[in-house]
Amino acid sequence: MATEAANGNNHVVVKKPPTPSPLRNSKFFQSNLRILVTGGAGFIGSHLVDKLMENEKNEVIVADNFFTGSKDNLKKWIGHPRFELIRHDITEPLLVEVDQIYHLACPASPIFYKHNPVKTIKTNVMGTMNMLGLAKRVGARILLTSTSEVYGDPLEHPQKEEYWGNVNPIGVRSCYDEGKRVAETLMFDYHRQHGLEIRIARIFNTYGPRMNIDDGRVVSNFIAQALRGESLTVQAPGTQTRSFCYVSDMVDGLIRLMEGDNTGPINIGNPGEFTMMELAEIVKELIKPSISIEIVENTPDDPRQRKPDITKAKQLLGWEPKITLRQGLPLMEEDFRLRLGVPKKA
Ligand SMILES: NC(=O)c1ccc[n+]([C@@H]2O[C@H](COP(=O)([O-])OP(=O)(O)OC[C@H]3O[C@@H](n4cnc5c(N)ncnc54)[C@H](O)[C@@H]3O)[C@@H](O)[C@H]2O)c1
Ligand SMILES: O=C(O)[C@H]1O[C@H](OP(=O)(O)OP(=O)(O)OC[C@H]2O[C@@H](n3ccc(=O)[nH]c3=O)[C@H](O)[C@@H]2O)[C@H](O)[C@@H](O)[C@@H]1O
Repeated sequence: MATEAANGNNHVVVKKPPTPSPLRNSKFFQSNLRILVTGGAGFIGSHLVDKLMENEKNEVIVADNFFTGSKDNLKKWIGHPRFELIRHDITEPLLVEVDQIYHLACPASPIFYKHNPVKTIKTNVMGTMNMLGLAKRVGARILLTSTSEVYGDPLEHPQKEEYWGNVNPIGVRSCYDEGKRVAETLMFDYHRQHGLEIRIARIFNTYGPRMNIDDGRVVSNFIAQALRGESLTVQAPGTQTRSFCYVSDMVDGLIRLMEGDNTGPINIGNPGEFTMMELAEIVKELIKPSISIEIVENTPDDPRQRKPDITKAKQLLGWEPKITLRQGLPLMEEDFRLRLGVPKKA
């Protein structure tokens, strides 16, 4: 029975989880575990699929509307007998028999979620309701990839899971920040009211190969700019901080959370904190020392600081990140060089 790690109240859920579908034991299902990954064609999702597919007892289904993801991220699995890809928008219901749901579908880059804020909040609210309804129907355990943005522009630093946040309810980021907060609320309400098995990860800034090259996030922007010989655009003031987790560490944390027995929310991120100016200097040193750095205008409500307290992840999941920023950036540079056709430096 899951125990709630949130806010320190470790009370055991009173209601039993819904009885799994009798189909689960049907002779038609050869694999032992059927896993749905919403948003599996995206950056983190496709790396998660790679890891899940390594286990021959797993059958993976991806549902994705390709708003920001790409089939290209999954090309090695298309046609594989234990893999299925469905073009589906989760704001519409989906009926599939599964045992676990990794619910990642949501545009993550601020540029994309600000491009269509109504669609973003629909995905977070209606999409999460549809996935919770599916989980209840088939008795599946469901994991939500929430975000450090639920802390908003945090007044507590580093951020612990007990911190309720400092979020603008009507700003240009609210479709994402409040959308994810509502998604967390829905997860806990289905858990308390229907006994659903839930897991909530609060993901902090994650980077690595397969990020969209022009999706506007800082690590992908700086690496693409350096490789293209463009100046690095540090958005003012440049002293704002982020903490960057390499994607393989992130995937390991998500799987440990799903397989563990804590509901979360649990912060998953790398506590290595850097200012945007420090990040720019590291990318400059790594890729092109001659490149210039320019300070450009920022966007409203940009959080000034962000660093996860990962005590819970360490204690409850036995997880902590292994790859430092200086180890991870070259791996991402190699991927971007390949995709941009920029040869390795002599
Ligand atoms: N990457 C990060 O730094 C970060 C940080 C915190 C939280 N997260 C969360 O992790 C998840 C994955 O993030 P990512 O960086 O891989 O982003 P991404 O944009 O690469 O992937 C999101 C995927 O969801 C799909 N999608 C979006 N809306 C959909 C809809 N309505 N129906 C079906 N599919 C839809 C997209 O096409 C894409 O494939 C997201 O939920 C995001 O909020 C990411
Ligand atoms: O980790 C998180 O929870 C969040 O991290 C990122 O959100 P954000 O931190 O705003 O990501 P970026 O767009 O990469 O911005 C990070 C910082 O870099 C700055 N930045 C961005 C882009 C750029 O070219 N230059 C630059 O200085 C921004 O102003 C901001 O201060 C992701 O985009 C969110 O999906 C995610 O939920």
